[in-house]
Amino acid sequence: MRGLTLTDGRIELRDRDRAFRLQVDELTLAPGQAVALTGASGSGKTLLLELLGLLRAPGKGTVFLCDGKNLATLWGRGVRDADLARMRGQLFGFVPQTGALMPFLSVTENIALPQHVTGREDAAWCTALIDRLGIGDVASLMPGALSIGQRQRVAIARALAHRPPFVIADEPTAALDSDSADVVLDLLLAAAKEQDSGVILSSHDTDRVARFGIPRLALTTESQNGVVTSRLEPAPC
Ligand SMILES: Nc1ncnc2c1ncn2[C@@H]1O[C@H](COP(=O)(O)OP(=O)(O)OP(=O)(O)O)[C@@H](O)[C@H]1O
Repeated sequence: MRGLTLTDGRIELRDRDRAFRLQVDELTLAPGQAVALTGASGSGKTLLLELLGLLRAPGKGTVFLCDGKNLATLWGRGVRDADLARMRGQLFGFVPQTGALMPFLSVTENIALPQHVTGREDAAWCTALIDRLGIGDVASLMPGALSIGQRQRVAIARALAHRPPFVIADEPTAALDSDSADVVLDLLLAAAKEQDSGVILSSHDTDRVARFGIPRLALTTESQNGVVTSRLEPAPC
């Protein structure tokens, strides 16, 4: 698996009296590499992660290359939802802001779920991740019995369980106190690196991103005549 390259990425949203344009000239992510997206609230970080994670149709002109295929053309060809979901599962693991675990499955079952969905069964790897993320003592519990920090560790293990080439993490530490945020981010980056998964995460916390030495790309917005335009630019570490 080579990397992901998004070129001329566009999303346009419009309602009665406002419009939002996201413009990404180029963004690349290699397996094993980590990149952080920063930007003010409403600058489009989640939108961009949705575009990269095949959760949102890109605008016209977007080129989104993965292993020589332009994924942006899938939408134009009216790809079936089931095929898109399969491709999404093969390529990505997702860490949402607050875990979003299945409440009726145990920790171990939650972690194994993406392996079942993608047909990449590997119970030994689930056990290794549980161990690596320090959640062995809660492995048989249901998510409702866990602290927020424990749930985020489970979400990280779940995102990595099927060894996806890329992990997409939307504010993975926003719900945590500072010490837990450091621990969880460290675990995410180390576990992803170990299996050569690229990580793209969004964060408000530029200090933490810098402290971890994660290359940063910033979304900056400009407003004109009711149109907000947000552009992605490299930012100093
Ligand atoms: N239908 C719409 N028309 C115009 N603008 C829209 C529409 N829907 C959403 N938006 C704008 O698109 C942007 C979406 O941003 P997004 O949620 O990706 O930001 P974010 O950087 O993730 O924010 P946060 O840090 O608060 O989570 C917001 O500025 C929102 O106001």
